[in-house]
Amino acid sequence: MKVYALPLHNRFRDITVREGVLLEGPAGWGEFGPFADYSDTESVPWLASALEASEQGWPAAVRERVEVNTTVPVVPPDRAHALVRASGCRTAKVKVADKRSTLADDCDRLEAVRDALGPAGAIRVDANTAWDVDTAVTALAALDKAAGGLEYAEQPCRTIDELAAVRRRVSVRIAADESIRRAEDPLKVAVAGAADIAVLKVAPLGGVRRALEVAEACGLPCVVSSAVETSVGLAAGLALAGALPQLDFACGLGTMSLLNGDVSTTSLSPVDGYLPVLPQAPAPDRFEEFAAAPDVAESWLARLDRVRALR
Ligand SMILES: O=C(O)CCC(=O)C1=CC=C[C@@H](O)[C@@H]1C(=O)O
Ligand SMILES: [Mg+2]
Repeated sequence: MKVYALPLHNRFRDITVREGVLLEGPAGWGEFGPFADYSDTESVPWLASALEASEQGWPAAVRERVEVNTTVPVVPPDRAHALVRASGCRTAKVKVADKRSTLADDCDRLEAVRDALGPAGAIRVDANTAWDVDTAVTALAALDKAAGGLEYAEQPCRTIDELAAVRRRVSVRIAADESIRRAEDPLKVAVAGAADIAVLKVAPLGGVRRALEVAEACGLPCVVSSAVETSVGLAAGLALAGALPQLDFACGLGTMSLLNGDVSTTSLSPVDGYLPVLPQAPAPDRFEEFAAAPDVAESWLARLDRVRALR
């Protein structure tokens, strides 16, 4: 087992360093990297996903490559413009409603992203549950205008009822993310008519096979999104995107651009907006450069043992 610590270029999801555990088994490598705010119980599916990759392998893919979006953190407009231009992607997902930025800042960032993408590009936003219903309705009108049209808005509010209420009042499609990956019942959001799109993250859902079951049962168009893993974990997201019968949107798997390095020389950075679907994760042959400090490694291995005991 290898514990890595990889710096990010910019703060994202309140972290500046991404950490996790790489596990090797007969089927290859898997990644266990639940975010710090995931309890041991909530981390069980993350371990199941890592073990599916390392012990079992993934189901067969139905496509060889996946179109991906680039992901724009809370950065100034000029930085956002440069990131999108450098990505080669035709779709960008922009983080908004962060406590460090105002609605005006978010609009400025979206205008810069539109300028970088051009009129044919697609722009989506992610508010990560930040708004109440009225604030979401007001903000989405402004952001839709600033972006020159939004493809969708991800998790504008926290609860399913709030998502449904916003969806009734705005023309922008609503995508559910936290309402799926942190839900007791990931299907509830679809049943409630609270979303147009389901965002699937393979690790918190328990692996590719479990995520495919959720996709089939929820009956919504799906977007696979990463948990900002290294290329080891990202390969599992690509395996899910590769195996979905239908894939109508670019996937949020372009997140290597957020990390300042990778544990593998086979680094999954998009080329012309696409990533390959790999039969198994790349080996972490660059791990030593990003080995976590002994105290960090010890803490992760203790967490892994606690989560293993809950399985
Ligand atoms: O979907 C993407 O474009 C990239 C992944 C991404 O946005 C996220 C990854 C992990 C947690 C969150 O910060 C965020 C999300 O909410 O989707
Ligand atoms: Mg999200």
